[in-house]
Amino acid sequence: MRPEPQPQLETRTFQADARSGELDEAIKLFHRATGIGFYEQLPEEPNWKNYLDLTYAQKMRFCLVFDPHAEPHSRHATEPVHTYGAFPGLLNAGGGEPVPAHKITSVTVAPSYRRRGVLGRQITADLAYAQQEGFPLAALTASEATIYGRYGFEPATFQCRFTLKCAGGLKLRVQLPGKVVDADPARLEADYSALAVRAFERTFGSVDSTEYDNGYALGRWDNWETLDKPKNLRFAAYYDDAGQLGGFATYKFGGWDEPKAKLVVHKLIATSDAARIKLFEYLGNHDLVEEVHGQGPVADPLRQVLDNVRDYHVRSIDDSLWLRVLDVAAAFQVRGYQHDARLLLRVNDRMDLISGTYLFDVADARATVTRIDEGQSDPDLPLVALSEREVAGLYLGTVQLDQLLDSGRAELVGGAGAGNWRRAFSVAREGFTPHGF
Ligand SMILES: CC(=O)SCCNC(=O)CCNC(=O)[C@H](O)C(C)(C)COP(=O)(O)OP(=O)(O)OC[C@H]1O[C@@H](n2cnc3c(N)ncnc32)[C@H](O)[C@@H]1OP(=O)(O)O
Repeated sequence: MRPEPQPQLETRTFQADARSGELDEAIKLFHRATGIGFYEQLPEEPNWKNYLDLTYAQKMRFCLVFDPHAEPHSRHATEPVHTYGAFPGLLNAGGGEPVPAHKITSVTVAPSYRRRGVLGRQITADLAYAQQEGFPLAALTASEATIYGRYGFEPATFQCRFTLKCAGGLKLRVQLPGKVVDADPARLEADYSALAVRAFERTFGSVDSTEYDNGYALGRWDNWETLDKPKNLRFAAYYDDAGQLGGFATYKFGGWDEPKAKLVVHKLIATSDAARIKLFEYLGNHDLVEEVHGQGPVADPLRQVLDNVRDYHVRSIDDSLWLRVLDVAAAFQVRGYQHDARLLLRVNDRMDLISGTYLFDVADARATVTRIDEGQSDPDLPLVALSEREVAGLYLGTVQLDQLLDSGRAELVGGAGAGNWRRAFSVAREGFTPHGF
């Protein structure tokens, strides 16, 4: 039988905006408990300065949940049993303007408190808060794919992890403009920040990079576990023919004693396919190196230009960005469209955040979305009923409306219409999310 929830837990919510000693201590508790929740190796002396600087820079809103009745000899007598963080970010949804997103992160519940509804209560309250604050979307990257669907999240982008076989060099079918150089990150701080913004603006499905991402890419720290200076990181920068920085890769040499000598790409951002492909071409042409490990979109343009298509070996295809729609009109009006259409979506939201019927009037790649009283709508218009999850799947075009209808995940309950309404939400190319959070 499912254990009863623990009603006596005590939630403290913090907002990391103005620095204070009390907030510093809460941030330390938060990162320590998050590290423990993710089974990370905690450093002897954590680099608290970096943790504090980054958390304040993100303006993180975070919760610490305590058990006032914890055993006095347990860690939870003083440390939280649950962590939950969120901070404001942006999503490139292909409509020209970035879309504000409530980015959720650092969700942990201590092992002895799991499966008692701690996360469920927290995320329900947090999504209502984010909606009230006016965020059209909530976003996260998930440790497990089975957790967040019940809260209305659905994968919005996927990523491919691949191995490029390059013993003896990597040959392309094309010659692309620009050049790649061995980069010194210390000389690129400002240029990199500007590049990260341009790469975000040009990468459909991406989220804006944080100070953490930028510092990680430039080798200032390795990961949240230690935030210390990493060893053996290398950097490559792509410049276009006009001399503008158009791409950057942060990578590491794998050990020589492993079965294959390899380079592992830790981060790579680019403003164009050409920049990204040139960076991989550069990495794949290192003497002695037999493999490059990287990530990319599922229909990867890199694969299409390889002289030998089998040099690209897919290791896995994984869900990447998950979205939850909090305001249908605000979210879908700032997205791009491929086909004109008029149709109605009736959303049945199990959490009742976005339940209702919405009229989509799509013309010239833009939609006007209005919440309407269904009884007053045009009976000839196609009326499609679907859940809040399927709405999130439609958002970046991960799934098409006709696929939802054909697979029974949406139902045509009224009208019929003609034309392209079944393809109204299709996108020109699949989304890709280079930064997690
Ligand atoms: C955005 C991020 O930070 S992703 C990182 C998530 N964190 C982790 O993976 C760290 C390790 N895991 C944990 O800390 C916890 O197991 C959590 C945070 C995933 C879940 O916390 P809990 O408090 O145990 O979840 P809670 O009891 O509220 O469960 C809610 C529902 O989700 C289900 N659920 C929770 N965790 C999982 C899981 N890992 N796999 C499958 N189902 C799950 C529960 O069974 C329950 O289902 P029900 O409502 O149908 O009964």
